[in-house]
Amino acid sequence: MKIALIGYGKMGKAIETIAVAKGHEIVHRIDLSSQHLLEKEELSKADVAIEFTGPETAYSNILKCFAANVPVVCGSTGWLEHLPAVKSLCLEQHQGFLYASNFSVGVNIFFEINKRLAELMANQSQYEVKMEEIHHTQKRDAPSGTAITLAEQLMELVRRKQEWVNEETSRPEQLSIISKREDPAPGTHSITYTSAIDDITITHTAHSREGFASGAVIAAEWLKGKTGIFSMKDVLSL
Ligand SMILES: NC(=O)C1=CN([C@@H]2O[C@H](COP(=O)(O)OP(=O)(O)OC[C@H]3O[C@@H](n4cnc5c(N)ncnc54)[C@H](OP(=O)(O)O)[C@@H]3O)[C@@H](O)[C@H]2O)C=CC1
Ligand SMILES: O=C(O)C1=N[C@H](C(=O)O)C[C@H](O)C1
Repeated sequence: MKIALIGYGKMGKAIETIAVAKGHEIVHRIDLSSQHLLEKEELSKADVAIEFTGPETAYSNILKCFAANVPVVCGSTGWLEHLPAVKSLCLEQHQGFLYASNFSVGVNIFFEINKRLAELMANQSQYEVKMEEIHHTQKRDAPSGTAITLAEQLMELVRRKQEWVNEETSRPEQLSIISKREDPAPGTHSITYTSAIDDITITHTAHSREGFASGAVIAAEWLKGKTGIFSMKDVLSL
């Protein structure tokens, strides 16, 4: 499979290592200095694009992939205000798009555990709940995309929480997400339910970027040749 890597930083390089080891060809490595490769003629040499740049650039990069008719796997976080527009354009233009706030198999299983625990806690109002995420100091967005996914899943089921806030809060309808930045943390997410009697905490700790990168390659292999809007749930059949 021919892959265009849009974003050749920490994630782009980790994805390249895994993709090449699996026999794929990297036809473009695009960073800020090689923006001309985002032109239609260049991008269309790829079977799939994998986009890991950042909050400010993901939206326009996705549109460039659509213009080149190249299905795109997007891992950039912090740009979700544009997600509804991307989804409608994807359907209108018959393109292929797969977004995940976290591509690791472990976190996608953790998402399912989070939903089940939230379901069990839905009517247990003696439990207060809060979340914490820890990442490296180069991370540009807070809270993490994964933490936002976890919070949205939780609030869907635990109706006493109506909005998340990225700080400590004493308002019962708010869900606190605390963000910590320390090196080298690749990504840790915890959800803690606390009552006067006991605490229950679930935690996922990434030991490296390998899980995110291998998940992105698996997603790209799966997306090749497809049109529509997909998630890791589709890829992993969860
Ligand atoms: N969904 C998931 O599983 C994961 C998501 N992420 C997310 O992925 C994103 C990237 O993370 P990471 O690799 O750590 O970040 P880095 O800062 O290490 O890399 C970002 C790369 O994007 C390049 N870039 C910036 N602007 C553009 C642009 N307009 N066009 C093309 N390339 C551009 C940068 O180029 P230059 O070097 O020239 O500045 C750099 O190579 C973040 O949003 C992060 O949150 C991270 C890990 C897992
Ligand atoms: O920026 C990162 O590094 C990560 N970003 C993703 C997020 O915002 O959730 C996924 C992972 O936690 C690493």
